[in-house]
Amino acid sequence: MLYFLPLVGAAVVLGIVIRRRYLSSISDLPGPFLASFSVAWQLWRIVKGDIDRQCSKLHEKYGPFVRISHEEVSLCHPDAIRQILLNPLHKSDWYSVVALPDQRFQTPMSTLDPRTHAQRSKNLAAGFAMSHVIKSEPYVDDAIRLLKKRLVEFSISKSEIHLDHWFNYLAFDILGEIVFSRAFGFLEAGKDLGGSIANSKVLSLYVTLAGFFQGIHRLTLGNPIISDRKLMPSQHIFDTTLRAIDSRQKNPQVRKDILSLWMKQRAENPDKFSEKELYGCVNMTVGAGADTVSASFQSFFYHLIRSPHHLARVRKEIADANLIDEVISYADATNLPFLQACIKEAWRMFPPVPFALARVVPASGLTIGGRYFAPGTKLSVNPHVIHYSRELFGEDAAVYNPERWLAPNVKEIDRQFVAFGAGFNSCQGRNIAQLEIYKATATIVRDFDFKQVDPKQDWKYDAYFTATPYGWPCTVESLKR
Ligand code: HEM
Repeated sequence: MLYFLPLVGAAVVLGIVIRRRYLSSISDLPGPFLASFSVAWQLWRIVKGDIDRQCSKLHEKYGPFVRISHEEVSLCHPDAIRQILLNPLHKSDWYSVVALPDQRFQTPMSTLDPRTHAQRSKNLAAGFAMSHVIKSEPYVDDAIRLLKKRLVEFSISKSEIHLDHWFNYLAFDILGEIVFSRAFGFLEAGKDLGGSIANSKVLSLYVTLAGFFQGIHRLTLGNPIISDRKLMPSQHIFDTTLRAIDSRQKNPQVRKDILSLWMKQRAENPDKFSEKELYGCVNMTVGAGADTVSASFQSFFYHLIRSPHHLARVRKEIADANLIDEVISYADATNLPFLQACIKEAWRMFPPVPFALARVVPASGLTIGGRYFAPGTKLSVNPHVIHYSRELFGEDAAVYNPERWLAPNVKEIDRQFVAFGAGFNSCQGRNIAQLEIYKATATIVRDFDFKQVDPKQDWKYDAYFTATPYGWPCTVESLKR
């Protein structure tokens, strides 16, 4: 009898493969062979770190609809953003994994249902509002000043600098200040404390893969028994955030940072905002706001180094505006249209979230570009795919050209810009990102010149849910007279 078990197992697997490959409502759509009956193609490309570029290639070959797993279709179509991201659809179950360290720590990002998402987001809205974020500007200035000091030291010693490290330190320290009035101390120490930044890359790969295996994740690293033993990567970050919340609870008379607003919200609505949720949201914010910002800084400088006439133009714009403050203010930086265009183009060329933002087709079905999608199908938009589409951004989509953001058709292309996602699930930290990125890029590009040690060397990066470049060492020269 036991003899037959493997045969029965094989027959069941074969049945599933045949049903998925030939009898699904998306069986007619083109895509990699493995994707026609499993998630294996996605997993393989995530491990290889090139899912963004591979998806773009598939769209170049096959057109607007590509089947990237037995249940998911990637879209590159003019209506994709409006119909998928701007529509209040359920998010795919992959997002549940971002409740970290485990499912008790729910956040808007880990919430699939649009109504619950809206309610959870309401708890956070006051903290993320620009009117509040801008109050942290003096503390952002302190961090930028400290980075400038370090860059001057590198300029004097003429030693190699890895900007991925330093921009990550800057992003983390600024986040610490804005969220709970305490920098993590990376810039001061000049090193990756507790291996947190190195570990956050491991965490990013783990989370991206674990999203496809939620059951196993919940039984292992995402299990409260395990997570309470603090075995997750990036434990220094979790510990620092937990300590900051604990010490704040003992001493509420501190600066009005994001945490203080969220704690007030929780005190007024304890049934709608649990303590675990508060912890989860602080973790989410720190997790979402460092790599992405570091990637943005890197993209800004990497592309400008390779485009000297644009670099000269942005410096001239700053010089003409006579901005002489040690750290350029947010208000001044927003009044520099060419700087803004360079930042936006840096985001277009390198969206820090180069992963499928996946939603689920509702019970009514969905028709996009004349194609009907059945209820339950996962439809996704990958910012990298959209930004590199020649149909959406023109024939020069693969070319760095900040001037496209000053051209007459800017409104049209802006509708396709999805570095921050779009709609009600879009990035809630955009104001924070803009505050730090506008100020720091304006100040650093004015005061320092970077040169790649090997100008021909391309940067490297691994595309998980987020991606942060590395491997392009530079030298730095201080331009301060
Ligand atoms: C340039 C830097 C950044 C980029 C490009 C970026 C991009 C994104 C993207 C694409 C999403 C996902 C949207 C989706 O799932 O559909 C997202 C979500 C999110 N980001 Fe950012 N982000 C950046 C910086 C930040 C910062 C600095 C913070 C906080 C301090 C932050 C907090 C969040 C949060 C809380 C969410 C979840 C939103 C939700 O599901 O409601 N992000 N971000």
